[in-house]
Amino acid sequence: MEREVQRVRQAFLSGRSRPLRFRLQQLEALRRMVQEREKDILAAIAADLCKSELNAYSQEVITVLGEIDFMLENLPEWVTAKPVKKNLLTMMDEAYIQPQPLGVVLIIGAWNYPFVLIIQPLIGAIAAGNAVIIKPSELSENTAKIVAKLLPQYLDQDLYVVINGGVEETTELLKQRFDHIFYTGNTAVGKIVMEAAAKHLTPVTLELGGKSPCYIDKDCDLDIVCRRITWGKYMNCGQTCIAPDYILCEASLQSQIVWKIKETVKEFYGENIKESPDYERIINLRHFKRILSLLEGQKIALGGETDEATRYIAPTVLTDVDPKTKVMQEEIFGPVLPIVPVKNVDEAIDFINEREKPLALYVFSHNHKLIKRMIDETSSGGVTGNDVIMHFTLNSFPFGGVGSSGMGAYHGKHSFDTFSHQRPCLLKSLKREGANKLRYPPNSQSKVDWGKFFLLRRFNKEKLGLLVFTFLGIVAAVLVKAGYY
Ligand SMILES: NC(=O)c1ccc[n+]([C@@H]2O[C@H](COP(=O)([O-])OP(=O)(O)OC[C@H]3O[C@@H](n4cnc5c(N)ncnc54)[C@H](O)[C@@H]3O)[C@@H](O)[C@H]2O)c1
Ligand SMILES: CCCCCCCCCCCCCCCCCC=O
Repeated sequence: MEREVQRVRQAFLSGRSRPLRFRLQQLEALRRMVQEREKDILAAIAADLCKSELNAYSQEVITVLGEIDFMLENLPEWVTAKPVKKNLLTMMDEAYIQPQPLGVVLIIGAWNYPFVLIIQPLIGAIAAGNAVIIKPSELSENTAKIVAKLLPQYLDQDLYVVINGGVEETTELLKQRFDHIFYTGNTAVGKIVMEAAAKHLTPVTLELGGKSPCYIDKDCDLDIVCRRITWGKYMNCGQTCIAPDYILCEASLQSQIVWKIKETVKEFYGENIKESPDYERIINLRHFKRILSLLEGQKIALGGETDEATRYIAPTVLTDVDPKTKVMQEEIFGPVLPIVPVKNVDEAIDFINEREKPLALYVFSHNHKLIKRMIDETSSGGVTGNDVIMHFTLNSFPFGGVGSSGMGAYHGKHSFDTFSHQRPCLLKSLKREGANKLRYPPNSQSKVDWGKFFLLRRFNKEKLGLLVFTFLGIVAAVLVKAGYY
């Protein structure tokens, strides 16, 4: 493992990942890989999650292709140095911020969207000029294998390396020194990753999970609300980090919500859900059993049917759920939707704020002010009003959690920034030493006063030009008076 990381570091130190032209070439090669090997990639995702290839394409491949195009279009502008505002003491100097690669980045992926969750951060890391080691999830083994097979056929083999394995291999990898670790997965392992990173003072991005609430106001169109929630909750069999985890609403709305979700489930998946190509299965038996245990003692208003042999769990809704029960204590990550009655929006806001900060928050209402209030008075990684999931699709948004749902963010320019160091560069001349003498010892009250004038006074733009001209004259006069010349 150590030798492999060293090999990638040597490749980074060769400097070839840095030029813009190289980064663009690699991103184009990655796009070619996705386009030319689309069938293999879709087949692997489909095998891992019992997912139709059409769904694999629209949930994972579209995002990846969109992200690559966005990078190719904007990268030339992002890599350029950006001049910054100067103060009176640096007025004659060159001052700019130069984004630079961090070095060797480790990307650890999760199984639930096994392709996009490793390739989207990879796009950002390449765009920022880094070398990358990718560790896909061992639970989505088909995707892990195809990525390990294809990437070396299209990308620089020393700079971008896939290492497959489970806990043992990841633990070994985490002992190595990286310049950034980008982890997607559950919060408990997030803590392990952060602890390992701390040994080398390596910065981390943690894309974690949590229970994302969904508040339904009585002033809304329940047909549309329930269609959107049904789509986001049961997509990928509920195994989506930003799926609405539970509903908060007035008790009187529950029966209508259940009825409308039931109708929508029929519309989406037909009378026999097991036969639907659009309904996936639970990733493994451990998760299947974990989700079943969340149903114990609950009032099942819809669904509840299961089949262990195929790890099938029907789209399920629970009503009158007690917040103290197990289903409300952990992220569900399955097709089970509890409804927790609350009296009003105030109680919903309190309910959300009494718990860990979620990765996503959803609020449905015709009342725009209520939506704004919910946003202002709560915290979450991201928010969508009157829909679910869709904020993920906008690459101008930073995607990430807050508090226990994660730290740092990515997508689009945010990925580029995550994998870059914003290096401040100040280039002075060896001339004009007279003005610089003001800051050298011995200090004096008049020097401090001039320092305050140059650094603390605020000038409007019109006066600034005039001041710059007078600046050098004044400094010269002061220095003459102080006996420097
Ligand atoms: N914020 C996001 O973008 C996002 C996206 C997807 C999933 N998630 C969250 O991830 C969770 C589901 O993923 P998961 O954790 O089951 O995925 P997982 O089991 O695939 O684990 C994630 C990664 O951690 C590694 N890992 C597991 N145990 C480890 C250990 N002890 N030490 C070191 N590495 C270890 C795995 O090898 C894997 O690569 C949910 O909480 C979900 O909300 C978040
Ligand atoms: C028929 C084509 C429709 C086009 C696609 C519509 C948008 C699809 C959005 C899918 C988003 C997938 C969410 C992935 C979340 C991954 C992170 C958490 O697990």
